[in-house]
Amino acid sequence: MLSAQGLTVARGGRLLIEALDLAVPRGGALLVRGPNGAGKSSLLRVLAGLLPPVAGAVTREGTLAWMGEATALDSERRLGAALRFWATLDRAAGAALRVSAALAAVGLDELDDVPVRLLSTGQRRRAALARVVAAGADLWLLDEPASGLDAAAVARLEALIDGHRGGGGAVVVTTHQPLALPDAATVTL
Ligand SMILES: Nc1ncnc2c1ncn2[C@@H]1O[C@H](COP(=O)(O)OP(=O)(O)OP(=O)(O)O)[C@@H](O)[C@H]1O
Repeated sequence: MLSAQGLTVARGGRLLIEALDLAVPRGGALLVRGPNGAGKSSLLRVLAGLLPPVAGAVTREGTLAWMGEATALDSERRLGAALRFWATLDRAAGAALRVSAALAAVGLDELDDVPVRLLSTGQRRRAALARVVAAGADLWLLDEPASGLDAAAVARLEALIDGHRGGGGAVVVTTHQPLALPDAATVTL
């Protein structure tokens, strides 16, 4: 579903990644690890097509959902409405149902009516994950999705990724924390 050959990535004139090859098949997962500043987020941006590599090429199949550092939801809207806005843009049919299911999957269903700006740090992270889930995309690119999550939320994240892979989806995850993703490949920068 995703592959890259000979990826060389630089940022601000500094070489971060040199001649990296990777492949993530349907049902696959790739964990990207490395210390602060190693280039994990930059690699994810290159894989998403948001940042051009210095050399090499990325090939993607299917639709893409991106979870970056920002929650990427309108802070003044209520959580459910903010999610439905994006879910409708992603795919109008069944958007409300997809959002309800996604909120339940991240354990935020009771906060549907709460403005996004009032969510706690971990709840915002879960809301961003709900946005990815509700998009119904094939390939998930998740930048530090476990950051700020409590143990129960990390377990939900792992289960969501499992379910996505089980349905033929694929995922690339940057993380500093241990994440139980069976048979995941790892790239350490
Ligand atoms: N827009 C930019 N312009 C110039 N340099 C940048 C830019 N964005 C990031 N960098 C630099 O690129 C390097 C890699 O950053 P990146 O965010 O990819 O690292 P990371 O591995 O995700 O780090 P962390 O674990 O702290 O999230 C850092 O040295 C950072 O300062």
